[in-house]
Amino acid sequence: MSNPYILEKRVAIAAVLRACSLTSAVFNNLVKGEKLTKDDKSPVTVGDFAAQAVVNTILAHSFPDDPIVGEEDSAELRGESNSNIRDRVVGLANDSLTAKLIEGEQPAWGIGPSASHSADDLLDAIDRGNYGGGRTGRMWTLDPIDGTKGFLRGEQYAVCLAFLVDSKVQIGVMGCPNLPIDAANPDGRRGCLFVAVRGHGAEQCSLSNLHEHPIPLRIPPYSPSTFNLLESVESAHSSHGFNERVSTALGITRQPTRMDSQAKYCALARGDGGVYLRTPTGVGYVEKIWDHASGSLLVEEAGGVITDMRGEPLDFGLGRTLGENFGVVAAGKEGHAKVIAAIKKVKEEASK
Ligand SMILES: Nc1ncnc2c1ncn2[C@@H]1O[C@H](COP(=O)(O)O)[C@@H](O)[C@H]1OP(=O)(O)O
Ligand SMILES: [Mg+2]
Ligand SMILES: [Mg+2]
Ligand SMILES: [Mg+2]
Repeated sequence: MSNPYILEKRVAIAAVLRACSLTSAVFNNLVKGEKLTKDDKSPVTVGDFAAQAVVNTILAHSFPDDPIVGEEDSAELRGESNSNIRDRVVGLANDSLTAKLIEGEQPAWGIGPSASHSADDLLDAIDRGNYGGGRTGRMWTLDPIDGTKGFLRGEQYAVCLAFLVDSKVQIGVMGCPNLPIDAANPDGRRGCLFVAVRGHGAEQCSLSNLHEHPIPLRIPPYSPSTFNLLESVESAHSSHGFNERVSTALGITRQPTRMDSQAKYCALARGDGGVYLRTPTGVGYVEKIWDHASGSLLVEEAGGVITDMRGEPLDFGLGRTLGENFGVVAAGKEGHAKVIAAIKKVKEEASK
């Protein structure tokens, strides 16, 4: 069957590419004072706000009735005390939206030299991301910069956009501006785009040239000599201690690969590491759908399995969060079964 969501895929790719150019420009030139701290103490930069404004503006042009679950909102930008940050966000978003069209892009998508927007329009665009989520209908979910702490540290981050119908992810697009194109050559060229379409596979290509070496993604069969853990850099996001016990139970000798953001799902999908393991740290953090929607489809379309640590599927139909979900395990089929068994064993030992 052909992909029924061709336009959604094309527009999503255009939106993520523009957002990646924007975030890369901020990454290379982040000025002190261009970030805020949110109520949950997490950082947000001008790059997060502007990238959400750009993606939501583009989605609104092609799909005006589609709701969006986006991470950021504009409340902090509307006050006079943050007018410098607001001006910078507006400037960055307009620079991105008005950049010249590249092959495949259409002016009707709200982009190109005449697509300048007012500050109010761009703040409203950010707030199009305030949808509460739900079980039925079309919807998008966006993390304009996933792994903001990695972004600020100068490491990995990802622009993540997913399109869902009846709470099932149909398209996942992720841009990883700092990820090496070839994992075997970590000092080589960087900047990858990952695209997954349900029932139509997953592929990686270069962010700078979509026609350059598109690689179909397939998680390789389980191999004890190469299998290792992909985990968060931040120990507050995923328990390194529990993960280490799981690793030991699996007889893994390789060190875990620590990486920020959904770039971990991308690494997994191209066979660079064995299992994405995200273990709750016990502080009651509830996972958000924008942190896993696009990555989950990428893993599935690369032949892998994604569940929580009990083996339950992730449910993207519960609202803005994954609700009662408990951690995340994503791996190839055989590796996934082994990790779920090891988690059970570690938990049983801990309860003795
Ligand atoms: N306390 C927390 N526990 C788990 N994840 C968190 C927590 N705080 C923020 N996050 C989100 O976890 C993701 C990063 O995970 P990782 O550490 O694996 O890269 C980010 O989406 C980050 O949000 P953000 O998008 O703002 O960076
Ligand atoms: Mg954040
Ligand atoms: Mg995130
Ligand atoms: Mg984010």
